[in-house]
Amino acid sequence: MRADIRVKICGLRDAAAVQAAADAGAAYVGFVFFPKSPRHVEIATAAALAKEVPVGVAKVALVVNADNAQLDAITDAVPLDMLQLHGSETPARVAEVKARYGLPVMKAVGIATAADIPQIDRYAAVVDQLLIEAKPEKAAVLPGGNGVPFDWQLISGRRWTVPWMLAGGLTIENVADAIRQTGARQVDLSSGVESSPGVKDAGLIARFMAAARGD
Ligand SMILES: O=C(O)c1ccccc1NCC(=O)[C@H](O)[C@H](O)COP(=O)(O)O
Repeated sequence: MRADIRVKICGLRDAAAVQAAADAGAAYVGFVFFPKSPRHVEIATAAALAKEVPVGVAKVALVVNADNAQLDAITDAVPLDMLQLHGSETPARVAEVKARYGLPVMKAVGIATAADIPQIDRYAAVVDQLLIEAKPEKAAVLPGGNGVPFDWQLISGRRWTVPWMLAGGLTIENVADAIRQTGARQVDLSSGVESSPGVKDAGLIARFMAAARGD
């Protein structure tokens, strides 16, 4: 049993999905602000959805290389608990965002080979949390949410000074193995609980949570 595992369900676009994630016990819900994504939500939609999120479930805004104007618009309208930076933001930009918005910041770091591991340490110094996830192929349209795992052995036994989440291609079938190999205490996923791109499935969410906890 892993009853204390914390799960973030990312890319929620409607009230039913928010309800399903909360009912299943998700610790975080994510709203994607990236127009090329099938999971993109308008700011007004996210503001309405945020009101449906129960107290105790953290609301995370995911942005990709957002400028201050985009972040101002999001943070003015949507009550948030965390910002997730999922582009090529530098450590200096991460620190600037953290100071300007006064919100905890999580930085996604993409891993494909052992050569990517030092990037994790580089960001650990400036973030509140790390999202350690699969590095997208050069041809990928999206910088995340591609449903592709990375080689978990690359981070097996490693620890960082800040909390971190494992992401990238997690599914009902592989999440227990991913947790066992990496020692992750938090996991994040999107496509593994979708019936089609951008459409979350309440049954898959519930089954994923059970698989993550080892029920
Ligand atoms: O999900 C998206 O569409 C997306 C778009 C742009 C940047 C990041 C995106 N998702 C990032 C996430 O937080 C996902 O949960 C994470 O990459 C894992 O996704 P998946 O492999 O689909 O579980």
